[in-house]
This record gives sequence, structure tokens and C-alpha cells, in this order.
Amino acid sequence: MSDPLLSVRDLKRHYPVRSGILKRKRGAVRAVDGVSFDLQAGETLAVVGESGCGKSTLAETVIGLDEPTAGEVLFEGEPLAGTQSGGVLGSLAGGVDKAFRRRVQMVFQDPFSTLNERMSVGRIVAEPLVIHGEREDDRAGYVRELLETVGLDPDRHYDAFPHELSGGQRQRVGIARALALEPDLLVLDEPVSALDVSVRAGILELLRDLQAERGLTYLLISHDVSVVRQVADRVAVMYLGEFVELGDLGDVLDDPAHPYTEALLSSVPRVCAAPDPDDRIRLPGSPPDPSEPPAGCRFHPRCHLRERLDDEDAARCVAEDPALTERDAGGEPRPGGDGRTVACHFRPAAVGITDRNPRE
Ligand SMILES: Nc1ncnc2c1ncn2[C@@H]1O[C@H](COP(=O)(O)OP(=O)(O)OP(=O)(O)O)[C@@H](O)[C@H]1O
Repeated sequence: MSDPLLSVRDLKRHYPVRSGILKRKRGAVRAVDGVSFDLQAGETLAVVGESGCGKSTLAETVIGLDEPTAGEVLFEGEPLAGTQSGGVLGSLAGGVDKAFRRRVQMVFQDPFSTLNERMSVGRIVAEPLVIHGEREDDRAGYVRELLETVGLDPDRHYDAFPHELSGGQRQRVGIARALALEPDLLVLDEPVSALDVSVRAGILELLRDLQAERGLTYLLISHDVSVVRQVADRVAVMYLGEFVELGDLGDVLDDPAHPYTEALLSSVPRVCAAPDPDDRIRLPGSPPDPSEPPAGCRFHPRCHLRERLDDEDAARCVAEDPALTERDAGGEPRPGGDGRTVACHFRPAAVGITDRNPRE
């Protein structure tokens, strides 16, 4: 396998919590707290998790919109300034970073707030070209081509303003703008969650077609497992700033190995049938405060599996922070390979649990 397009190593983004007149630092919100992954060219990795688990912070830190507290981001094997070996992000100066800024673009969640209402569609899509001094000779013609590529009508939409467009059309404008500099990697932050259900399928189909035609690589951020299922090749499940499971789409979604993944999925309707309410795993309470994550496994206070462990094993969940370790498809530890990784000390089979649902 060739080198990954993007590698993220132990990335952290902590926001200081300050209080008092002197605004002294009292602690830190650990929004992203030691995340690592590789992204191969042409693949889609989805990051899924509940609201507040750190997905958007991860996306923004990876793309350089936010400054990492620690860790490293490598693009085609080269570390970026602003991550561990490069110093402060404000000085994005090196050649790698200039290239990175062109080759990595973001599609934002809300096409209603991210398009400049005072600019025409043609100007919005051309803006990255203007900033980078690109295609001065035939900018308008190229922008018209881009509009066609994303399913808009250049004759109708080039001179239109955002308020004249539907939500789906606005998101198509956002995608055209992101494509203008011919990037390799698109970071898609909840690309359809602000849209009506009826237009979501069209946008997801467009993203799939663009990937097939242009060989694009996607980092998809979503809280919606049904969206992830339609687009992703691999899935990372995020909880309280950490990845708890990472693996191929089918492995993770059809046979989750981490109890949090099980709980997250048990509330999601399958394609044909809604889940039987009695089969759901109920996640008690809400996620803990990310400025004071629980000791040991961060999921342990809400874990349905832990309730079924004997005292000695249950104490391990509180005492030890499990690392993401390699497992085989059945969730058992294995020596090496590039399969799925899971951060949990236990597998139900290993502790004699066959029915993981704690209802009875
Ligand atoms: N600028 C900031 N200052 C302080 N805390 C922040 C800041 N941005 C995010 N946070 C906190 O970091 C944690 C992760 O937030 P983030 O927005 O990344 O989560 P998310 O999974 O994308 O959630 P959502 O889908 O609701 O946006 C949250 O507890 C949030 O309150």
C-alpha cells in the first residue's frame, strides 16, 4: 500500500477554561484528545459520534483552521507547520503548507450561513481562484463548468444570489467553491445535516460521483449513521475527544466491537425496518464534561457491558485507559495487520456474555 495522503498522529486540541477577574486558566476542554489515523488517497473515512464529542474540532484542526495543542498532521508524509514539528500554526509559511491549503478544502454544514449573501454565485465560486491568482484568462468559463459539474445551470445560477437558491442548490455552490482549486482532499463537515431529507440523497450522490470522477479523498464528519453508511469506506467512532473504534464500514456498523458503537447504532433504523424499541441499548445520561473526563475508560460510567463484568474486571475499566488496539473481525486481539482497532479492555465473548443487551 502506498503512503497515506494524510496522517494524523496523537492530535490534541484543548481549549483553556478561564475564570476570575484575572482570567486564570482553571483547566481545559479536551475537545480532541489524542487522535491518530491515516487516510489513503481515494478513500472516505467517516468520523461519527454524538454532538460535542469533538468531530468539528478535529476537522478544523486537521485542516489548519484551528491550532493543535499537540500532535502532528502529515500530508503525503510531510509534517505541516503548526503541528508538533512545525511550531505555531499562525505562521503557515512553508511550501508544504501552501500546497496543503490548495489541495485540502472544506465543505461546511450550513450552506445558509457560509455563503456571502452579497456576492453572486459566480463570484463565490471564483473567490478561491482570485485569492490564489489562478485562471485569470478564463475564470468565468471555468466557474460555469464547475456549476455544471455540481448540477447547477450556469445560465440561471451564475448571476444569482444565495437568497434566490434552495438549500440543496446552496450546498452545490459550496461544493463547487471547494472544487475550484482542484483539491485532493475534501473535509465534509455534516454536509447534508442542514438540508431537507428530500434533497440529501442528491447531494450524497453528487459527492459519490465527484469522488469516482476525480479520485477525491474524503474525511466525512457526521452524527448520522445512515449518511455514513451511504458514503464511507471506513468509520471512526469518536467519544469524548477520542476514537474508540476504527475499521471498515461493514465491520464497524454490522458487528460493532466497542460497547459505545453498539449503543450508538442500536438507536439507528436499518434500511427497511425501525429497530424494535425493546432491542435498543439505552445510553444513560449525557456525555460527561470534556474538561473533566472520567478516569480510565471514558465511556465506563455509561457502559452497558461494564454492568455485566465481575468486580475485578469492572474495576479495570475505572483504573486503566484502554488503548486503541488491533482486533480481528470478531473483535478479538490479533498481532498486527491493518484491521480494525478498538479501545476496550473486553469483548462480550471473552467475559462470557453472549447477550449484550442488559434489559433482562
Ligand atoms: N472555541 C471553543 N472554546 C471552548 N470549548 C470549545 C470550543 N469549540 C468547541 N468547544 C467544546 O469542545 C467540545 C467538542 O466540540 P465540537 O464542536 O468539536 O463537537 P462536535 O462533535 O462537532 O459537536 P457538534 O456536532 O454539536 O458540533 C464541546 O464540549 C465544545 O463545547
